[in-house]
Amino acid sequence: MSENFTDWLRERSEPDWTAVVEHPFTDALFDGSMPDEYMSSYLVQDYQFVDDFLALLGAAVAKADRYASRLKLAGSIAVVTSEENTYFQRSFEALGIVESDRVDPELDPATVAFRDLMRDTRDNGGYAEILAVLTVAEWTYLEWAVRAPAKPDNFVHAEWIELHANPDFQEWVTWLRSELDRVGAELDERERARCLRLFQQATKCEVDFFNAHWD
Ligand SMILES: Cc1ncc(CN)c(N)n1
Repeated sequence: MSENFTDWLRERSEPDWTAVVEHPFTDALFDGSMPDEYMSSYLVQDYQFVDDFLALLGAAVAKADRYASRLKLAGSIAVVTSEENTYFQRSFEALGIVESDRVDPELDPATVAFRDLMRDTRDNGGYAEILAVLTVAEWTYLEWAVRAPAKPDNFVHAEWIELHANPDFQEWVTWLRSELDRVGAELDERERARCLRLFQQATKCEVDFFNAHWD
Protein backbone atom coordinates (compact mmCIF):
# COMPACT_ATOMS: atom_id res chain seq x y z
CA MET A 1 0.00 0.00 0.00
CA SER A 2 1.57 3.30 -1.05
CA GLU A 3 -0.71 5.70 0.90
CA ASN A 4 -1.10 5.82 4.69
CA PHE A 5 -3.29 3.14 6.19
CA THR A 6 -5.45 5.78 7.94
CA ASP A 7 -6.02 7.74 4.70
CA TRP A 8 -6.93 4.47 3.01
CA LEU A 9 -9.44 3.67 5.80
CA ARG A 10 -10.96 7.11 5.78
CA GLU A 11 -11.41 7.26 1.99
CA ARG A 12 -13.38 4.02 2.19
CA SER A 13 -15.62 5.40 4.94
CA GLU A 14 -17.32 8.04 2.81
CA PRO A 15 -19.98 9.41 2.61
CA ASP A 16 -20.43 8.74 6.35
CA TRP A 17 -17.15 10.43 7.28
CA THR A 18 -18.18 13.78 5.76
CA ALA A 19 -21.69 13.37 7.21
CA VAL A 20 -20.15 13.33 10.72
CA VAL A 21 -17.65 16.13 10.19
CA GLU A 22 -20.23 18.46 8.59
CA HIS A 23 -23.22 17.37 10.65
CA PRO A 24 -25.91 20.06 11.25
CA PHE A 25 -25.64 19.30 14.98
CA THR A 26 -22.13 20.79 14.89
CA ASP A 27 -23.27 23.86 12.93
CA ALA A 28 -25.89 24.53 15.61
CA LEU A 29 -23.16 24.29 18.26
CA PHE A 30 -21.08 26.87 16.38
CA ASP A 31 -23.82 29.46 15.81
CA GLY A 32 -25.58 29.25 19.18
CA SER A 33 -28.82 27.86 17.76
CA MET A 34 -28.52 24.50 19.56
CA PRO A 35 -31.64 23.96 21.71
CA ASP A 36 -30.84 23.01 25.34
CA GLU A 37 -33.10 20.00 24.94
CA TYR A 38 -30.88 18.55 22.17
CA MET A 39 -27.63 19.41 23.94
CA SER A 40 -28.91 17.79 27.14
CA SER A 41 -29.96 14.53 25.51
CA TYR A 42 -26.68 14.42 23.57
CA LEU A 43 -24.48 14.97 26.64
CA VAL A 44 -26.43 12.49 28.76
CA GLN A 45 -25.91 9.82 26.10
CA ASP A 46 -22.33 10.87 25.43
CA TYR A 47 -21.42 10.46 29.08
CA GLN A 48 -22.41 6.81 28.72
CA PHE A 49 -20.39 6.61 25.50
CA VAL A 50 -17.36 7.97 27.36
CA ASP A 51 -17.62 5.17 29.93
CA ASP A 52 -17.10 2.51 27.24
CA PHE A 53 -14.60 4.68 25.39
CA LEU A 54 -12.50 4.81 28.55
CA ALA A 55 -12.63 1.03 28.85
CA LEU A 56 -11.53 0.81 25.20
CA LEU A 57 -8.56 3.06 25.96
CA GLY A 58 -7.74 0.74 28.84
CA ALA A 59 -7.79 -2.24 26.49
CA ALA A 60 -5.45 -0.35 24.15
CA VAL A 61 -3.03 0.18 27.05
CA ALA A 62 -3.18 -3.55 27.79
CA LYS A 63 -2.76 -4.68 24.19
CA ALA A 64 -0.19 -2.14 22.93
CA ASP A 65 3.05 -3.67 21.73
CA ARG A 66 5.43 -1.23 23.42
CA TYR A 67 5.89 0.90 26.52
CA ALA A 68 6.04 4.25 24.65
CA SER A 69 2.58 3.57 23.20
CA ARG A 70 1.17 2.64 26.60
CA LEU A 71 2.45 5.93 28.02
CA LYS A 72 0.77 7.94 25.25
CA LEU A 73 -2.54 6.10 25.64
CA ALA A 74 -2.45 6.51 29.41
CA GLY A 75 -1.99 10.28 28.92
CA SER A 76 -5.25 10.37 27.01
CA ILE A 77 -6.99 8.47 29.81
CA ALA A 78 -5.86 11.24 32.15
CA VAL A 79 -7.65 13.87 30.00
CA VAL A 80 -10.90 11.89 29.82
CA THR A 81 -10.92 11.38 33.58
CA SER A 82 -10.07 14.99 34.48
CA GLU A 83 -10.89 17.97 32.16
CA GLU A 84 -13.51 16.08 30.17
CA ASN A 85 -15.23 14.61 33.22
CA THR A 86 -15.32 18.00 34.92
CA TYR A 87 -16.83 19.51 31.77
CA PHE A 88 -19.67 16.97 31.88
CA GLN A 89 -20.37 17.66 35.56
CA ARG A 90 -20.47 21.44 35.09
CA SER A 91 -22.63 21.13 31.98
CA PHE A 92 -25.07 18.76 33.69
CA GLU A 93 -25.38 21.30 36.48
CA ALA A 94 -25.97 24.18 34.04
CA LEU A 95 -28.53 22.19 32.05
CA GLY A 96 -30.35 20.90 35.15
CA ILE A 97 -29.75 17.21 34.39
CA VAL A 98 -31.17 15.03 37.15
CA GLU A 99 -28.98 12.47 38.94
CA SER A 100 -30.64 9.42 37.37
CA ASP A 101 -29.86 10.76 33.86
CA ARG A 102 -26.25 11.36 34.87
CA VAL A 103 -25.61 7.87 36.14
CA ASP A 104 -28.15 5.49 34.61
CA PRO A 105 -30.16 6.99 31.75
CA GLU A 106 -32.25 5.00 29.32
CA LEU A 107 -29.92 4.44 26.39
CA ASP A 108 -30.77 5.48 22.81
CA PRO A 109 -30.42 2.75 20.17
CA ALA A 110 -27.47 4.75 18.71
CA THR A 111 -25.69 4.66 22.08
CA VAL A 112 -26.33 0.94 22.44
CA ALA A 113 -24.97 0.25 18.94
CA PHE A 114 -21.78 2.23 19.64
CA ARG A 115 -21.39 0.62 23.07
CA ASP A 116 -21.75 -2.86 21.55
CA LEU A 117 -19.14 -2.09 18.91
CA MET A 118 -16.69 -0.76 21.53
CA ARG A 119 -17.28 -3.68 23.91
CA ASP A 120 -16.89 -6.26 21.18
CA THR A 121 -13.68 -4.62 19.94
CA ARG A 122 -12.34 -4.29 23.49
CA ASP A 123 -13.00 -7.95 24.30
CA ASN A 124 -12.20 -9.61 20.96
CA GLY A 125 -10.08 -7.18 18.94
CA GLY A 126 -6.34 -6.87 18.66
CA TYR A 127 -4.39 -3.64 19.13
CA ALA A 128 -4.85 -2.49 15.50
CA GLU A 129 -8.61 -3.04 15.66
CA ILE A 130 -8.91 -1.12 18.91
CA LEU A 131 -6.87 1.71 17.40
CA ALA A 132 -9.19 1.76 14.36
CA VAL A 133 -12.25 2.45 16.54
CA LEU A 134 -10.41 4.97 18.77
CA THR A 135 -9.08 6.80 15.71
CA VAL A 136 -12.55 7.25 14.19
CA ALA A 137 -13.94 8.63 17.46
CA GLU A 138 -11.11 11.13 17.92
CA TRP A 139 -10.29 12.09 14.34
CA THR A 140 -13.92 12.83 13.38
CA TYR A 141 -14.29 14.96 16.51
CA LEU A 142 -11.13 16.91 15.73
CA GLU A 143 -12.31 17.50 12.17
CA TRP A 144 -15.73 18.86 13.07
CA ALA A 145 -14.42 20.93 15.99
CA VAL A 146 -11.71 22.73 13.97
CA ARG A 147 -14.43 23.96 11.60
CA ALA A 148 -15.79 26.25 14.37
CA PRO A 149 -15.55 29.83 13.07
CA ALA A 150 -15.63 31.48 16.54
CA LYS A 151 -16.10 30.70 20.20
CA PRO A 152 -19.81 30.56 21.12
CA ASP A 153 -20.96 32.49 24.24
CA ASN A 154 -22.51 29.49 26.02
CA PHE A 155 -19.72 27.64 27.88
CA VAL A 156 -21.47 24.28 27.35
CA HIS A 157 -21.06 24.75 23.58
CA ALA A 158 -17.72 26.58 23.65
CA GLU A 159 -15.90 24.09 25.88
CA TRP A 160 -17.20 21.06 24.02
CA ILE A 161 -15.64 22.53 20.89
CA GLU A 162 -12.42 23.51 22.70
CA LEU A 163 -11.99 20.03 24.20
CA HIS A 164 -11.73 18.74 20.62
CA ALA A 165 -10.00 21.67 18.91
CA ASN A 166 -6.87 22.43 20.88
CA PRO A 167 -3.19 21.74 20.15
CA ASP A 168 -2.97 18.83 22.62
CA PHE A 169 -5.98 17.08 21.13
CA GLN A 170 -4.63 17.72 17.62
CA GLU A 171 -1.33 16.16 18.64
CA TRP A 172 -3.13 13.16 20.19
CA VAL A 173 -5.04 12.55 16.95
CA THR A 174 -1.83 12.86 14.93
CA TRP A 175 -0.24 10.28 17.23
CA LEU A 176 -3.24 7.91 17.01
CA ARG A 177 -3.10 8.06 13.22
CA SER A 178 0.65 7.47 13.08
CA GLU A 179 0.28 4.58 15.53
CA LEU A 180 -2.42 2.96 13.39
CA ASP A 181 -0.28 3.57 10.29
CA ARG A 182 2.68 1.90 12.03
CA VAL A 183 0.75 -1.11 13.26
CA GLY A 184 -1.27 -1.33 10.04
CA ALA A 185 1.88 -1.69 7.95
CA GLU A 186 2.48 -5.07 9.59
CA LEU A 187 -1.02 -6.45 8.94
CA ASP A 188 -1.93 -8.96 6.25
CA GLU A 189 -4.85 -8.41 3.88
CA ARG A 190 -7.43 -10.14 6.07
CA GLU A 191 -6.42 -8.16 9.15
CA ARG A 192 -6.54 -4.91 7.18
CA ALA A 193 -10.03 -5.81 5.96
CA ARG A 194 -11.13 -6.39 9.57
CA CYS A 195 -9.82 -2.95 10.55
CA LEU A 196 -11.63 -1.40 7.59
CA ARG A 197 -14.94 -3.01 8.61
CA LEU A 198 -14.57 -1.65 12.15
CA PHE A 199 -13.50 1.79 10.90
CA GLN A 200 -16.59 1.95 8.67
CA GLN A 201 -18.90 0.68 11.43
CA ALA A 202 -17.54 3.22 13.91
CA THR A 203 -17.99 6.04 11.38
CA LYS A 204 -21.60 4.97 10.82
CA CYS A 205 -22.09 4.90 14.63
CA GLU A 206 -20.86 8.51 14.79
CA VAL A 207 -23.40 9.63 12.16
CA ASP A 208 -26.21 7.81 13.94
CA PHE A 209 -25.15 9.29 17.29
CA PHE A 210 -25.48 12.87 16.00
CA ASN A 211 -28.68 11.99 14.12
CA ALA A 212 -30.22 10.70 17.35
CA HIS A 213 -30.03 14.23 18.79
CA TRP A 214 -31.04 16.18 15.71
CA ASP A 215 -33.99 16.29 13.32
C1 LIG B 1 -20.01 9.81 20.17
C2 LIG B 1 -18.65 10.39 20.44
N1 LIG B 1 -17.65 10.17 19.57
C3 LIG B 1 -16.42 10.70 19.87
C4 LIG B 1 -16.16 11.42 20.98
C5 LIG B 1 -14.82 12.01 21.22
N2 LIG B 1 -14.09 11.27 22.15
C6 LIG B 1 -17.22 11.61 21.84
N3 LIG B 1 -17.11 12.31 23.00
N4 LIG B 1 -18.49 11.12 21.56
